[in-house]
Amino acid sequence: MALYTRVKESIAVITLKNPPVNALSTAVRRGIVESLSQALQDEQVKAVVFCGENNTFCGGADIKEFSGSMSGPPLVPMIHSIEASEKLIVAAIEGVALGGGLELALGCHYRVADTNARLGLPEVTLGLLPAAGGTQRLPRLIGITAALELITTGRHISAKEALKLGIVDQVIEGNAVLAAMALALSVIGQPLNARRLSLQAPAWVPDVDYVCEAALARVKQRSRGAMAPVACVQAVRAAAMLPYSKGMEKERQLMDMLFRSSQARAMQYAFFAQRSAGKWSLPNGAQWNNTKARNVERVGVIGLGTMGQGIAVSLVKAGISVVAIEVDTKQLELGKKAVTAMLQRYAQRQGVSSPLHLLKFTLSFHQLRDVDLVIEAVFEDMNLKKRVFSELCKVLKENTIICTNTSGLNVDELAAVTDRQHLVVGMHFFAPAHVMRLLEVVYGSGSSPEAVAIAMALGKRMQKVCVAVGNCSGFVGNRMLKHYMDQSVYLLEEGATPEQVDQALEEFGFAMGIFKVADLSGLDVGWRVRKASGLISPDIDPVKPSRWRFGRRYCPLPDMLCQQGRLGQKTGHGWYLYNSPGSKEAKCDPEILKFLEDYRLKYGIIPRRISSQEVIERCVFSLANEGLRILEEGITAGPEDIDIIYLFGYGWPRYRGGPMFYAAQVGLSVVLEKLEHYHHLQPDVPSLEPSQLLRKLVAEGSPPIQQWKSHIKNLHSQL
Ligand SMILES: CC(C)(COP(=O)(O)OP(=O)(O)OC[C@H]1O[C@@H](n2cnc3c(N)ncnc32)[C@H](O)[C@@H]1OP(=O)(O)O)[C@@H](O)C(=O)NCCC(=O)NCCSC(=O)/C=C/CCCCCCCCCCCCC(=O)O
Repeated sequence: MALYTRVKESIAVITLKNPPVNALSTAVRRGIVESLSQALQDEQVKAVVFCGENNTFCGGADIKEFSGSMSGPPLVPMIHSIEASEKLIVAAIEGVALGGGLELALGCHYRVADTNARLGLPEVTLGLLPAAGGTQRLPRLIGITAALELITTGRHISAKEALKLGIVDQVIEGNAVLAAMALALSVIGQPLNARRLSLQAPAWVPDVDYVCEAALARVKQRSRGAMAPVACVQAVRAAAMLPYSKGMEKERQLMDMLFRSSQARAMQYAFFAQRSAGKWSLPNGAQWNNTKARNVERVGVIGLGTMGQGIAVSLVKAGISVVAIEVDTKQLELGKKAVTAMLQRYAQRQGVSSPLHLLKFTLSFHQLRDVDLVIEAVFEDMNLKKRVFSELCKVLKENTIICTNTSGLNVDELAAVTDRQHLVVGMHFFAPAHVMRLLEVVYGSGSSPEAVAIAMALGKRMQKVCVAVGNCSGFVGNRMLKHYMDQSVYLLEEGATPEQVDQALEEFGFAMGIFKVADLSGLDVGWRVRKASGLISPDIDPVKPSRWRFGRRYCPLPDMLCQQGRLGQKTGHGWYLYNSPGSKEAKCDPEILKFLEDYRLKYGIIPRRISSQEVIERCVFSLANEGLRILEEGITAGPEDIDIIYLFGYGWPRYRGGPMFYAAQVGLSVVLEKLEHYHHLQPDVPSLEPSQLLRKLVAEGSPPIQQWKSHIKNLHSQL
């Protein structure tokens, strides 16, 4: 709703009230229309100030309403009547003015913002465009180039930047509502037409076509296959080329096309999934709102390799003191140099003072005696990690939390060597740890809810998107990835090339195809894991290695590449060829094509043509099937957690929601049918066997993804 108040003699204040972010729900829009009409009818009122309750102007349209039938006063005419008002209207922006919230403010004649306010038009991140006049008013206010940048990225900007761009008229420290009233009193009586953005001439630039084409190329490269950024460019272009009313028509047409699109639904699902992942819960009933996390101020980081460096940088950026440890002076100096350089670059970019005083580098474990939490980031080797954990227990305070940064080792086995199994959790960061947003917080069978709460809270402070997951081999992300990777190499055996598979995956929307990712990470990473798990052993024929291991289909191609020293980008060749070791541009390698031909000949495989559809079905559905098994086993609390892991850690296209959302969107019965088909063709690939949960969900009529949790609960109670 909206609250109407008369203050001073001549000013009315309309306060948006819809906690927590005063989203423009039906009730709020109704309240605005009624309050505005009241203000316009009251002869004593000469000016109106719009503000939001609890120092929050407005977080935009109510996204929850988008999935229903939209009712109540529409935003466009409502903002129009604000702009057309004969009485002066000022927006007092505190907290946030986002999406429809900023569009409402753009309809006002003046805008005052508090110094801490954040403004933006993030609709593109929800698969939409600012369709309440934002694409037409903003370019008229700040010009095409700046508007294109803001609207196509959805970036939130500070009040200071908004002032510089000309979006707000004043930035004040203190009470924005009082400042808006003061501004109103100082300009009452001045003509308003110059302040009505819809009356301004289109925002002229010398070469609109060139600017828009360049923006189009940028968005297509940045968000391959996404419709909304393209529509945003088209709408802003209309602001430059057409009169306001025609521009609004274009905005509306483009919104009609986006609003019910599968991409918009996926991105709005992702918005809520991200928030739901933060509300973690454990199988024992402990959860985010019934478990207290004590504060962490000092953290030890053990190991300053690539992962340790990134973790230390993220901690310091969050204002946390770090004691960083290495085994010898040389490693310590290397780590120190890298961490220092990253933090100095960060301080320079942000224009903040360097946070280096928060860091201590040492070779001595004794320096860890008063830290609140330790993150071990040594080499991925169980015995080494066990030794580190035992040593830690000798020096740490009795309530210090011990975290292991592992990408898949057994957290329980590690916890067993400590004197505090309840304080041990996994923190699986993704490389580079100071850049990647995802953090899997892995609870073992003995981890206490408090330890999980502390790790989740610490991750959040480090600006990570944290997901609590149970302890199983590879945890969630890597466990699922294994099946996706297996299918991709089987496809090579059967006739595909690395480029063909990658192209299909990139057309699907992945930031990078699987073989490019493997080259980037280094093929030796998986090789080591396969050796450790016994899949590679000395008794395997080196000339014609078996294609079956432990009674299942196995593809030895990646091992054969490693044996040839083709480890990926770092050696200048892997699945692709690179100009030199370390260079990034992947080129098709005729040697690989020949190698694949020889391989097929050697094993008597007759190559066949493989379609992009088959690539997607086999890679993506096997990923989703494993996700369903993970849900079945209770490793995550719900499908949203899995989708968030894939969106933030594995380059899954946001406009496809995540693997679980995608499976639901394609149709669970289709996924079931395809998996049955492929499993029939590959009976020695057990992971293609449709999961029990998939069969159950299909049998129960393929409920929407939001209802899966209750079906999973029933499944557990039947087991
Ligand atoms: C920065 C934030 C605002 C706050 O961040 P933070 O403090 O970290 O808190 P959060 O955890 O993120 O959020 C707290 C809770 O608030 C909920 N929330 C937040 N924003 C919204 C919102 N806009 N709507 C609903 N709910 C919201 C959030 O889920 C949390 O809830 P809970 O505690 O977990 O339960 C941050 O939240 C943020 O960034 N929010 C989103 C801001 C945003 O993206 N705004 C833009 C929204 S879209 C918009 O404004 C569009 C405007 C123009 C649309 C015009 C509509 C016309 C429709 C026409 C359709 C025509 C086609 C019809 C065709 C047909 O019918 O077929």
